[in-house]
Amino acid sequence: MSDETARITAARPTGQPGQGGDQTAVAPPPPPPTRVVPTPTKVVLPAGAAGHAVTPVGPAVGPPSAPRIPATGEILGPFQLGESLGHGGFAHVYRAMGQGGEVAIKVLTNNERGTLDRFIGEAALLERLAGRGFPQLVAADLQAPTAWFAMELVPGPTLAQRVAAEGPLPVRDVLRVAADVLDALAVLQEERFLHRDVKPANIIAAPDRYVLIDLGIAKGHGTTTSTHAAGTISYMAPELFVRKPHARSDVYSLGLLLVFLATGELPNDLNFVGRDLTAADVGPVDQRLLPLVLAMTRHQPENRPPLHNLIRTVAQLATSGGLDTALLDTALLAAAGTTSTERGLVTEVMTGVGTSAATVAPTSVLATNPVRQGEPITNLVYDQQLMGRLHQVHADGFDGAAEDVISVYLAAVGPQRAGGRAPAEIKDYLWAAMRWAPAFTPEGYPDTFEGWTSYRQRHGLPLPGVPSTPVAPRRQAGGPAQPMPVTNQRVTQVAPAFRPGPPPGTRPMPTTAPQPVVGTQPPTPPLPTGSQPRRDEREAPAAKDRETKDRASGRGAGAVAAIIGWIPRLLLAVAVYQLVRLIPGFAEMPSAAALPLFAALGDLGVSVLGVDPVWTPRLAELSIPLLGIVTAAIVNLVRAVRSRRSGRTWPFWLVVVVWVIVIAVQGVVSYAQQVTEDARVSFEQQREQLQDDIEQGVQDTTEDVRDSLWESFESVLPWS
Ligand SMILES: Nc1ncnc2c1ncn2[C@@H]1O[C@H](COP(=O)(O)OP(=O)(O)OP(=O)(O)O)[C@@H](O)[C@H]1O
Repeated sequence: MSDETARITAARPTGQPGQGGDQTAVAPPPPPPTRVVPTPTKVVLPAGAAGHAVTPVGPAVGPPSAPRIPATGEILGPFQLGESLGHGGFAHVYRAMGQGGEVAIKVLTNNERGTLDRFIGEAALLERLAGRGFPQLVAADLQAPTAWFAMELVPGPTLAQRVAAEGPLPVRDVLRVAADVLDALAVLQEERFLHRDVKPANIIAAPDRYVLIDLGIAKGHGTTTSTHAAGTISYMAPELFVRKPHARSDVYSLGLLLVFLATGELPNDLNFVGRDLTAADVGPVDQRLLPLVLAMTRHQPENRPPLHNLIRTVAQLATSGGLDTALLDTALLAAAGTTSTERGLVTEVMTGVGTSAATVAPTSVLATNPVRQGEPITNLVYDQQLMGRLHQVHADGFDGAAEDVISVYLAAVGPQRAGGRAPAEIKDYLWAAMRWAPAFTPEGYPDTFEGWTSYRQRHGLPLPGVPSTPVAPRRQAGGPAQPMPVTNQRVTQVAPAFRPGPPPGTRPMPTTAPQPVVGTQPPTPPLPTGSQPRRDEREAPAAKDRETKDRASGRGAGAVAAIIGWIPRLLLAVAVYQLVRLIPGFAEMPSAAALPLFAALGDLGVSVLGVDPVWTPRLAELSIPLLGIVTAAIVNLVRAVRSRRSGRTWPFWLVVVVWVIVIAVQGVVSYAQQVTEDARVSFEQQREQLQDDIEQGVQDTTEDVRDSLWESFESVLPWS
């Protein structure tokens, strides 16, 4: 750490011992406790600390080589440590007494690389926030061998403790939590930061307000990058699993937090479902809160409402204490464009060790060789495809299938992702990281991959691709870690269970569609009976029924849609055929307009338009493209609505233009033909008339001449 970074000074009362390795030495007793709100002491933070652009820790001035956890009674700066209030992966928090009264002191107890930077960043951010929604920073000594900072002591249990003690909170309290945390997040956003660890244990329920704590992994624009994501997995927004933080990632976590507060539990791994949540997913959340919660937990971050809309929504819901949903402006819960404040937020991969190995309790397998921060397998928790599959295995109750799933995954993506760890170790690491308790296997099935596939087959659930043989021997608990034999595995499957994808952090791998299993399967055991079914199991038959019905009705609707979809194409073919007939020399081809449907439409046209019946064949011809354009418009409209592609209208307009051209050509040519025909007929009639007239004239004249000659003869004849 540079001098600059290290120059964090706390007001150190004269006469008090400095901070050093002798902190356990007897210290003068602190002043008598006074119950006051601590007066903020001027804290000078290192230049750049607030932006987290801090110098890496150097060996000379870094924390001691082994993390030291101070004991109650020790003196840190002007404070004497009291009881421990709690601790996380890298720090311990104590109640402490100073001259100004009680404070909470956070002490860095982890000396892994980067933790001091993070700690300094947290203190710096707290100072910038100046108590707005967060505890006020009081003093700090980040240069001390045991770095610490003191902050306002917020009295009260955390929300995790309160729900554990009292159960679900009333709706009114849930809304108050929402309001306070949203305000705090808005302040954080103004400072261009995300919290990224909104969870019940990080909110203290003070008598008069709810205070967000733990800015340890909050990150802002311009922070350094690393290979780690962070956050508590259960509440983590889906995009954080692929390290694509979004300005609305905290909104997602808060949405799940509200579910927890309203119901007293958070259903397993909601953030793995890969879609928007439904009322059925979140459990018995009060109807008045439901729209809010579902909007906040939308899968795509840009579909979640921004903070200021949520603040107004919560205020509306809580108006006059009436929780009147009728007052709710639902437009506020719709997706809204990115605000300028949001645009200034985090855009890059972030640092943090929130879910690193350090926070994962070692299991029996890992106890002898704990996972270290930065090992490749620590990235696997962010692989949604692998974790989605493992979640499926775990939710079904077949933890024993996990190793095979992991082996297949590694065979597909490359053994380097395992970093030399065996599937058993990876499984244990991931189970600990996810805080998954051992699952209960349904009765009658072995807790193996084969048992799992049998179970899924028996219940009509989709099956993933399957290795033909178990691919990796289980390690004995506590035994030495074996390098993974994945390269020698014989993996036979209908379709790869996992497609090799880009390394985590580049983009999420698309979920592989479940594939049918081929090959020999063990005989299907009977349905599990007797045991108390787990929630997943209870819901499985109903879900299966629903799925089957959905699939059947989907197939029927699909067939009808396919048939209807072909009608405009058929009509287009007929219309083109009719156009070809207009070319001289092709007119002898039979006209499709003579077909009963079109002939009837021709008759209809004549009667509707009130034109001469001579137009019937022309209108029948025109009815072909007209019918085509109408059906094409309907089909395209229905498709657009079904696929919600309302924004993409060009295919529709293209079809319309094609049909309009066909109709125009057909209409103009038909009209010209009809007019020509009329003229020809009229000319013919006139010609015939003229011919008749001429013939008649000749005949009349001949008769006249004959008659007059006859009369002349008669007059000159002697006997007349
Ligand atoms: N200002 C405060 N006032 C009262 N209690 C506090 C305060 N800050 C922290 N605590 C208590 O200390 C506990 C640990 O604090 P915090 O979460 O900040 O530690 P952490 O080491 O960062 O933990 P993690 O990162 O694993 O969540 C909290 O759960 C809370 O009970």
